[in-house]
Amino acid sequence: MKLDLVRLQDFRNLTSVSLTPSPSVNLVVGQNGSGKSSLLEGLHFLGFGRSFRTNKHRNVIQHDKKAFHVFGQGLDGQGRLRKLGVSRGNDDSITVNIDGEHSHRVAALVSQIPMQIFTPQSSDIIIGSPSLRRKHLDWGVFHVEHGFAMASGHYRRCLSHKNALLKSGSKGSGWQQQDNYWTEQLISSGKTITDYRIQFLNAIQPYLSQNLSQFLPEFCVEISYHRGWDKEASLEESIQQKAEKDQRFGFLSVGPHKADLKIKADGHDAAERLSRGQMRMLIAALQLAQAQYLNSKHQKDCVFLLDDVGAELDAGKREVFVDELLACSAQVFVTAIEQQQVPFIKKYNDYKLFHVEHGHVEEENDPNG
Ligand SMILES: Nc1ncnc2c1ncn2[C@@H]1O[C@H](COP(=O)(O)OP(=O)(O)OP(=O)(O)O)[C@@H](O)[C@H]1O
Repeated sequence: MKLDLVRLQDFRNLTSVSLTPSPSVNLVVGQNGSGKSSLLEGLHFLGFGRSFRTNKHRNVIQHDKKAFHVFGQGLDGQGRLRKLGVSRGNDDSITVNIDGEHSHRVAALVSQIPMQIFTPQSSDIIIGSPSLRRKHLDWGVFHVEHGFAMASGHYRRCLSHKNALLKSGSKGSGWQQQDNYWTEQLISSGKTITDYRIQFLNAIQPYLSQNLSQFLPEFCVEISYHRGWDKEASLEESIQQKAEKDQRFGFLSVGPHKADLKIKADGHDAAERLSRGQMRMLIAALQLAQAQYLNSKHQKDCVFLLDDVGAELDAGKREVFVDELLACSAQVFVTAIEQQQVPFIKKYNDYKLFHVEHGHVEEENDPNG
């Protein structure tokens, strides 16, 4: 789904902003501190229900205001007009609005727009903890497999019961029975999650290989999935093998919550082998592969937020990335301090240019004029 109207209210320094974006590229320019990243952050709330800069949503609400509101509308894959909104208050409330219906279910909002964010911090996916890589993979799985959200939610519940039992330490009456029950449930949903993840990774591989040959031709990059338990054993066997140790430490040490993507460049850990810019190109290739797969096999258009794309990516690579995103029908929002950072943008006939100044956003009427 692409956005054709966006409104933000009391969101950081953006008091009241309304814009009608292009379905292809939108360039958002402005001085440091003008509000460019805040605009992307507002859009990010529509795609993820949270910020990409902070976990403290209260910091996002404009100083001295009680709540912020973000609204977006556009046509879905069936050509129906969809209206989405999210508000967060300084009393910790969250309200999601989908086509006029209020709820607190962020997952319902998040499923509407497959959105990706690309920032100078994107290389953290490679150098950071496995949870960042799992999140990255799960984003794509969530948007193509309807059963994934339910299986993940169930797995999380089972894991929390299992860990509570392991932590309790005592093996009083009924302990074993409860442990058997939650372990069985956990194994079942854990297998479902693992199958979905492996299927998805296999499905995007051809797109990924193609992108990598364009973005990082100098390296042989391999991405493989590690399930989170011993290669030679089933999940049941691994849980049994670790039972004593896990009871000592009070948590389950094996399962898909410990899965990881192993990323290698020329046979070595990519985090050690690649420069920052090369890591960002790898992430761009990975994000693009997901968008290409969603578009070609699931008829879903992604929204891409490229914050400060000038940092660490040379001009040629920026252009290829945006070209490829548009080729798979993504809607792109790019921030830059000056238009000259993305000179190639003028070649797209339907691009739009927005100037941000002290929290006000103005569209340039004839950006190619
Ligand atoms: N809760 C808030 N209420 C009001 N203003 C805020 C709030 N949080 C941050 N700001 C201000 O909003 C302004 C815009 O910040 P933003 O990060 O969007 O700027 P930017 O245009 O992306 O800048 P840069 O190019 O330096 O990254 C800053 O001046 C910041 O101090």
